[in-house]
Amino acid sequence: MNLADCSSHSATARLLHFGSPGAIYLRRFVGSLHVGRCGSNPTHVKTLRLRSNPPKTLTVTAAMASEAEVAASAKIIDGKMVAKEIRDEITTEVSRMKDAIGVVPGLAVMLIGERKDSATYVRNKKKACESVGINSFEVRLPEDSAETEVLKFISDFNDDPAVHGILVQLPLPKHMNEQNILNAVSIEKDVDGFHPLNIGRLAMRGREPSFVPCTPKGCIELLHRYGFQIKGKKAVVIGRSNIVGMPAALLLQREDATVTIVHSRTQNPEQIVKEADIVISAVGQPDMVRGTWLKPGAVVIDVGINPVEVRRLPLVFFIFHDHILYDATCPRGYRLVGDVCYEEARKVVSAITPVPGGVGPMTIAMLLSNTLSSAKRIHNFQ
Ligand SMILES: NC(=O)C1=CN([C@@H]2O[C@H](COP(=O)(O)OP(=O)(O)OC[C@H]3O[C@@H](n4cnc5c(N)ncnc54)[C@H](OP(=O)(O)O)[C@@H]3O)[C@@H](O)[C@H]2O)C=CC1
Ligand SMILES: Nc1nc(=O)c2c([nH]1)NC[C@@H]1CN(c3ccc(C(=O)N[C@@H](CCC(=O)O)C(=O)O)cc3)C=[N+]21
Repeated sequence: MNLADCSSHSATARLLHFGSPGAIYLRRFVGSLHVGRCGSNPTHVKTLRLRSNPPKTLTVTAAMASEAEVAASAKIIDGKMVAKEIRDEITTEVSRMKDAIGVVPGLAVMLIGERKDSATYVRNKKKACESVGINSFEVRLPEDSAETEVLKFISDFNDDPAVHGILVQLPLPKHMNEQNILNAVSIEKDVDGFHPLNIGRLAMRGREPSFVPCTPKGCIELLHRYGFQIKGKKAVVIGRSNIVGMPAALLLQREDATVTIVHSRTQNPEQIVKEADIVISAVGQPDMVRGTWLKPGAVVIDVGINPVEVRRLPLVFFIFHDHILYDATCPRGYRLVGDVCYEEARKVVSAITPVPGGVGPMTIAMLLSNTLSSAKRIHNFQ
């Protein structure tokens, strides 16, 4: 039985919630069981082989994965760790700048509406700023605010010398025109890199954008820091959104990869992906990319962040079923998975980013990096 079965998420129906996190309890189970710990670094995915009549209750912690098991699978590209390294570098630079010229970089973040996921991201960005010594300025507006109100705040931030970066959290409420709003951000403070002039420069040879969008930049930074060669490689980007897929493809091309873009109208995507030495997936479909789609030895950067419900089952099911399983590590009632079926992919590829703990933390680290660069450029500080 494989609880990380990518052919369907119905397997999650067997997961039950209780209170205390960090442990998985099994009873009267025979066979091979793959248990992925929710929210954990998947290097710790554990394969258990139990005989019949095992101890009545067995407690397994994720930290028990053996060295041999870890060595048998792909290298884990640890975005969380690299992001921490980058934040440490930024902390040093922020304090050097403050000591030398008395300037502290500042990031303004605007959140319009009440989306819970957006509120969490904005909170995380604020925390990350604090952790490196960057000032953050937050504006929250109700869902039904007028576009002119948003534009007024952007204009004020454009003129504010304490603000070096401006981020308007996406998606915006439906009645707002995203283009108008992104165009209003001064190109010198566009730390998201979403201004059309920045994207245009990214697409042109011999031109340099002021800022590169954070998520694609984070993907490339991971490839660089892990020493994977990009030049001359075949790369496939799955997804062509303005904020991830398209700029990721442009960046790979600037790094001299030969790039193919796969999107929702692409025929035989699996055949195209199978050719790739490097795959960047930014689709938003849980476990869409199967192990069979991937070239052995490929490097996979999984941008997708997809919440998958971990269903709570009625107590009666819990009592009468023979295989009792309890995943106490998903207190939110869902877990996050990528676009790539991690369990299948890790047996085929040479390296892969986990979800969570892969590209997500890098996105925030790149936002801090862009804000620091902006402050340095505005104040001509090397
Ligand atoms: N880790 C991070 O920091 C970030 C993660 N994300 C995550 O990345 C994922 C993508 O985000 P985003 O780019 O904003 O999403 P969008 O919905 O804007 O774009 C999705 C893209 O995927 C393509 N697509 C959809 N279905 C398929 C399919 N079946 N086969 C091939 N291509 C398909 C679409 O094609 P088409 O153009 O034809 O419609 C589109 O280009 C999401 O899970 C999101 O949560 C996003 C931002 C940052
Ligand atoms: N103007 C704008 N800029 C963005 O960069 C932007 C945006 N709007 N709208 C939404 C997307 C999404 N995005 C993420 C950032 C960090 C994580 C992240 O840190 N994820 C953690 C998990 C977080 C969790 O547990 O919920 C991880 O993958 O480990 C995820 C997603 C930025 N986006």
